[in-house]
Amino acid sequence: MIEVKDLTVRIGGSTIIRGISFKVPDGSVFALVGPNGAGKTTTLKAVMGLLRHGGSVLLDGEDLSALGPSERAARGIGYAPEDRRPFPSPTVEENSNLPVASLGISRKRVEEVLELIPAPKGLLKRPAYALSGGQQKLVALARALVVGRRAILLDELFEGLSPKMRDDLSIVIKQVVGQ
Ligand SMILES: Nc1ncnc2c1ncn2[C@@H]1O[C@H](COP(=O)(O)OP(=O)(O)OP(=O)(O)O)[C@@H](O)[C@H]1O
Repeated sequence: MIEVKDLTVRIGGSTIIRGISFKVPDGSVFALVGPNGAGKTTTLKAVMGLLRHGGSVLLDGEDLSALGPSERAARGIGYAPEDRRPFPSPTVEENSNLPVASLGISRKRVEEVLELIPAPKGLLKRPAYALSGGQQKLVALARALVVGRRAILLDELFEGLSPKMRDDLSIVIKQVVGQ
């Protein structure tokens, strides 16, 4: 379970997030909904440790608040940012395998994820820069799923994807959550 307690984020002297709290139990999908500029992306970045924050972020009771993003990733939190594209030069396969070396994740996990997301599998040998925007988004999702064994943070997952792909990915997310 992820528990966010009294989260506060200040950027450049402005308070962007002021004391929000929520819990995301295991096996559930939790959506942050709000108007443009409400602070959804900022909240996800803070939970991932990409922004300094007040309050606390707990994963199964462990306080992660003092940890940076790589340490939170190592604990099994995956993140697909809104604006993140895959690393451009490596192939899709190399992009998907990156966490294997840096976070000690098994290749089996990568293969399982690529089985779930059909599109990147057919593109494995292509350099990531040669993909469409939607395909790049899928590769970023694949990386988030590889890393996110305990929690997955998805920012605007469906943006730029076809209706069919949105439907397919909704099924994938339900499968992953049900595991
Ligand atoms: N680096 C920054 N410096 C200053 N202000 C920022 C910075 N990043 C975000 N903000 C401000 O923080 C607020 C929240 O932004 P955020 O991107 O979290 O909103 P959001 O809910 O994800 O919006 P959207 O739905 O438009 O993507 C906005 O008012 C934005 O202008």
